Amino acid sequence: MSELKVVYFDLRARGEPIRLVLEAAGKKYEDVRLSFDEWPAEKPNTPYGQLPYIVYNGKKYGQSLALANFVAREFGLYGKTNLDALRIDEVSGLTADLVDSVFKAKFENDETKKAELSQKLWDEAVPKYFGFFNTLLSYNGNTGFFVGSTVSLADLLVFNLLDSLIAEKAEIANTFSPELNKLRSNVQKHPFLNAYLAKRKNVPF
Ligand SMILES: N[C@@H](CCC(=O)N[C@@H](CS)C(=O)NCC(=O)O)C(=O)O
Repeated sequence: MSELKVVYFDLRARGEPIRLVLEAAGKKYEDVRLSFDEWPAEKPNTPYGQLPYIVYNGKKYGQSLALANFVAREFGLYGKTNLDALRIDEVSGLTADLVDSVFKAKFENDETKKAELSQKLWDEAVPKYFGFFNTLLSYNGNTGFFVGSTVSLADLLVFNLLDSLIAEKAEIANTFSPELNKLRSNVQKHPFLNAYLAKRKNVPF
């Protein structure tokens, strides 16, 4: 039997898409969450000095997007065709860009720069990327799935991104389009994800 361990901080952020894929696929895994106190001692044991990493059949692998892609491919959440995979990769790239802007604004120490980054994030980047997501969802018949008619990695990445945005600014949920709300509800009503989300620990981001 294969051994699968996901190691990350006790956060959603870059680790949660991997967990969401595994939960959606109904795969058993060990959800290891390191505290910030444990981190300095654990850092040298990671493949690239950062989290998340996974241990799969005794070997360690890193880089969050590569890991999410791998588990999605391995367990059937990467669409059915090469074009589905391309669409998923597009969404993945877009999501990564926006996540990057969220964290840059969140962790900026200079107050003036932080205010500038936050304003650009909420007034420009978020509406622009929501527009991209809405367009892509319309290409798949406004089903609330980016590809096909079941949850894929793309839906889970955007679901997690929307959670991160809500954590920073709850009112942003009022600007979600019907298509984005449909995506959220598709994820929330998936039987395995529904059970996971109901018991998931509430962490800050
Ligand atoms: N490109 C990497 C970035 C990983 C990353 O920035 N990890 C952060 C947590 S989200 C981390 O390990 N920070 C602690 C450190 O760098 O010491 C990935 O996507 O996995």
